[in-house]
Amino acid sequence: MKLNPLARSKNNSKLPFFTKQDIENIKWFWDNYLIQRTPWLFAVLGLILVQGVAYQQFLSLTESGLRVIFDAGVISDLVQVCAVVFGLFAVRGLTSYIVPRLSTWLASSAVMELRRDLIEHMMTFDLSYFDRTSPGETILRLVSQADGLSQFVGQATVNAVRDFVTVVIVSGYLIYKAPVLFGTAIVIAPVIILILQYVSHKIKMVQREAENVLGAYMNALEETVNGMRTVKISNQEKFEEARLLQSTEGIRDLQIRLQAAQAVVMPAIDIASAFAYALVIGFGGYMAISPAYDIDGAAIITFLIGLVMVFDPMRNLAKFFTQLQAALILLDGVNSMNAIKPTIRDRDDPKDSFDTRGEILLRDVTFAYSPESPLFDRLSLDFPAGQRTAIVGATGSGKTTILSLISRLYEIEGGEITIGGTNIRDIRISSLRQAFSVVAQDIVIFNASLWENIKYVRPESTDEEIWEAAESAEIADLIRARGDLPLGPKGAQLSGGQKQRIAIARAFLRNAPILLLDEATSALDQRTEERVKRSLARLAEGKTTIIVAHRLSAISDADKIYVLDQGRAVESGTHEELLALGGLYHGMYSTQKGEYR
Ligand SMILES: Nc1ncnc2c1ncn2[C@@H]1O[C@H](COP(=O)(O)OP(=O)(O)OP(=O)(O)O)[C@@H](O)[C@H]1O
Repeated sequence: MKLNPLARSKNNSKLPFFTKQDIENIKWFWDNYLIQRTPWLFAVLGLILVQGVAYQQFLSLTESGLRVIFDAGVISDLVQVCAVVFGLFAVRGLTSYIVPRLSTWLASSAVMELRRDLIEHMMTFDLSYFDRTSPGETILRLVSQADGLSQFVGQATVNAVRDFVTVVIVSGYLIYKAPVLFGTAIVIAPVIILILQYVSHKIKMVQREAENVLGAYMNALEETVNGMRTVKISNQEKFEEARLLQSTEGIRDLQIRLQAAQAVVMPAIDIASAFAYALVIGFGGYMAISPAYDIDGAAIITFLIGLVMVFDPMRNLAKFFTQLQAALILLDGVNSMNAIKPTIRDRDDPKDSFDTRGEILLRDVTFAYSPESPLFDRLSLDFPAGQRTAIVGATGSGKTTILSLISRLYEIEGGEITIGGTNIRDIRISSLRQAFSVVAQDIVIFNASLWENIKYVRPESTDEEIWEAAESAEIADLIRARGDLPLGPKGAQLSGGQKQRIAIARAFLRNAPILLLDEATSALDQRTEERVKRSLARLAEGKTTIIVAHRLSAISDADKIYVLDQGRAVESGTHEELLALGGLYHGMYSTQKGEYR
C-alpha cells in the first residue's frame, strides 16, 4: 500500500531552516486560526514582557544588593532590595500561572477550529479519495498531528516567546552595562547556529519518516481490527502480530533517531556556554583587577548571573528550534489535506428542482476508475420513468458502477447522464441525492440502536413512519426484541440478512422518487425474501426503479432488463424477449435454472 500520499516536499537532502512550503503553511495557520486572536496573543505577549522585565529588574537589584554587601552599606537598603526581589518573583510566578493557561486555551481553540474546518473539508472529498486513502492516514492528520500542533503552539511556542523576550531584555541590559564583556561572550553564537542548522535537517527528515511509519501503523491496526474475523478464521494472528510489531519497532527506532538528533543540541550548547563563561570570568576578572577598566567585582558577578539568565533560556530556545522543525512537518501533514480539491462539486447556480419522476438516460458515457483500466466506453442506457429496469451481468461487469454514476458518486469523463431531461451535473448534489432511496451492497451500520440506524436516513421521521418502514422490511420484531441495544461496531452483532433488512427499511423510510436496489434481497431466506419483495414492489410503484441482481428469478418481471458484459450493454428487453434472443441472458438463465433444479 502506498503510504502517506498527502506528505509533500519529500526531497529532504538539503532543507533550509524554513522551506517555501513551511512558510506557506505557517502563513495559512496564522491567517486562518491565529490572526483573529491577536488581542489575546498581545495579552500573552504583555505578560511575557512583564516576566522579562521582572528578570532584568532582579538583575539590577542584585547588583545594588551586592554593592551594599561589598561596600558595607546600610542594612535597611539590603532589606529593601530583598523585599523588592521577592515581589518581582511573585509577579513572575503569577504570570507563569496565567500565561500557560491563556496560551493553552488559545492553542486548543485554534486547533479545534482547524479540526472543524478539516472535517468540513473532508466531507467534500470525492468518494474516490476514500477508495485510495486508508482511514489511518486521515486519522493521523485529524488526531495525532493536530494534537501535536496544539501542544506545540500552546506550550512550546509560548515558552519560546518568553525565553526570547528574556534573552533580549537581559542581553540588552548586559550590553548596556558591559558591552565589551558581552562581545566576548557571544563569540560562541556562530557555533550554535551551525549546530542548529545541521540538526534541523536531520530532525525534519526523521520526523517525516516517523509520520509515515505512524500512518502505516494506524493503517495496519485499522485493517487488523476491522478484519479480525478473517484474521482468526485464517489463523493469521501471528502474521498480524508480526506486522504490527514491525510498525511499532519502526516507530521506536525513529523516535530514538529523533531523540539522538535533538540530543546533540544541549551538550553542544553547554560546552559552548562553558567556553563563554570561562572567557567572561577570565577577561572580566582581568578587567576588575586592571586599573585600565572602570568595572568592579559586583558588576562582574552580576554580569555572570545575567549570563546564566541568558544561557538558560537560550538552551530552551535551541530546544524549541528542534521542536519547531518537527512541528513544521506536522503542520505540513495537516495542511496537505487542504490541497485536496474535490472534483464533484456544485456548479455555479445549481438547480434545486428537476423532474425526479422523469426517465433516466445515460448517453455515450465514458468512465474509468483509473486510466489504466477503462470501464465504460460510450455506454448508453435508458431507464424509463416510473418503471422497473433491471441490470444483470457477470460479476465485475459494471452494474454497481452505473448506480454510483447516476447518483454522481463518481464523475463521468464523457457523455452525459440526465434525469427528467436535466443533466445531473446541473443539479445541486444534495438535491440530486435526495431523489434516491438506495439499498446498496455495502451496508453501513452504525454502533447505535436499530431504531436510530433506520432513522439515520431521514432524521425528521415520525415514530409511526419508522415502525411502518420496519414492518415493511420485516425488521420490526427485531427492534422489539433488541430495544435500544447498540448493534456493535459496523453492526457486528447482526446477521447479513438483518443488516440488509435495515437497509431496506431505510429505503422505505426515505421513500424517494427513484429507487436503486443493488442485490437488495440477496442475503434473505426465500420466505422472507418473498415477503420483502412484495413490500418492495409496493414501494416501487410509480417510481423509477433500477434493480441489480444476480438471481434472474428476482428480476424476471422487470419492465426492461439490460445485460451487461465487460462494461457494454450487449442485450436489452423483457425477460421473454431476452430468452427468445437465445444470447447471453438465455445462457445465464439456463445455468441458474439448472442450479435450482
Ligand atoms: N472504487 C473502485 N475503484 C476502482 N475500481 C473499482 C471500484 N469499484 C469497482 N471497481 C472495478 O470496476 C469494475 C466494475 O465493478 P462493479 O462493482 O460496478 O461491478 P458489478 O457488476 O457490480 O460487480 P458485482 O456483480 O460483483 O457486484 C470491477 O472490475 C471492479 O474491480
